[in-house]
Amino acid sequence: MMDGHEVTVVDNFFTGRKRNVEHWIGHENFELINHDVVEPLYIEVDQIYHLASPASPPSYMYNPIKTLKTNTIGTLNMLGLAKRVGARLLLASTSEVYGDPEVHPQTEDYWGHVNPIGPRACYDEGKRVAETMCYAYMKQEGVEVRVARIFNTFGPRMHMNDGRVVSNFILQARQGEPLTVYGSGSQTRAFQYVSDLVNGLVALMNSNVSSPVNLGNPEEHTILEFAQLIKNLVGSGSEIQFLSEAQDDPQKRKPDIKKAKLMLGWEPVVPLEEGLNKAIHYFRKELEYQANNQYIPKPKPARVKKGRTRHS
Ligand SMILES: O=c1ccn([C@@H]2O[C@H](COP(=O)(O)OP(=O)(O)O[C@H]3OC[C@@H](O)[C@H](O)[C@H]3O)[C@@H](O)[C@H]2O)c(=O)[nH]1
Repeated sequence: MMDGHEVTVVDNFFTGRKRNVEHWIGHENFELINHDVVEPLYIEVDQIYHLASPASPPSYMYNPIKTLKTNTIGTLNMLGLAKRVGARLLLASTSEVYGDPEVHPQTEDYWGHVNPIGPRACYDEGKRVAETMCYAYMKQEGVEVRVARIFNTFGPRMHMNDGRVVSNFILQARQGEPLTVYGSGSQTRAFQYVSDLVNGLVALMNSNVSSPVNLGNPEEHTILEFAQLIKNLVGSGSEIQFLSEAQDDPQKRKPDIKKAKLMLGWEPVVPLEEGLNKAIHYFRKELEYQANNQYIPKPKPARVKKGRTRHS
């Protein structure tokens, strides 16, 4: 919008929130449509960022059929829209297409190691078939596609109850509750800050790279190290609590970003601690907001008719 583009946001608010975009409402380049991409959409656009789908494991596992519909029928609808209006479509794919990887770090030419009938399959396989659909539309119908494989991302405007590790640990640390580590905590992840991802998505959309590109920050940590880091940054005395391992949890994950560097001139620039401090600040404000804005119904005053005294 700041570059002069007209932006239409389409959301069914399953995991999104109006509050995340309310500061744009009224801007002449902004429009918000309450719509589920599982239903067809008829609008005129030049570029489609197809970001729809719950992304947090608890959210996408909550209703696996809906997750599958969003990633399959939703993607078909968006590709159909792209074909009809001649738009370019960018698919938000995921590092989860690599499953529990046997190649480390993960390069784009790795085919992945996914359990097709496990609890994560609705998302992993949903995104894999979404990629397949993009390339079928490209080959058969000439639709221009871009595929971003997004690695773990965090930042302000994440939902506090999102259920992913960053929001869980920050909330737990702030509230003095134990930080819940699933399994031994030796599994690794590499976290990128949201503004780096947004820059990568825009660079990819406007590039001529139609094959998949990893977008992530390659700085890798174990989840246990990550718990300690957040505890220290929050200044919290919370304990660390080990819970049972999540089924099919990828044990190692780190993007190889050579392709993005070479072909998009992109790499993440926000250091992990700086990004985490921004997220911690946001969650502190969110907790204050919640405390001040909870709707507590006021008791109705008794209606007393004038001129008459009530006796019990
Ligand atoms: O409270 C928690 C939450 C999570 N974890 C662990 O922390 C690691 C990261 O878990 P998250 O839920 O944040 O995210 P995951 O890496 O499992 O999945 C994510 O992958 C990349 C994206 O496509 C998605 O955002 C999401 O599916 C996992 O090993 C998980 O078991 C904890 O130890 N404690």
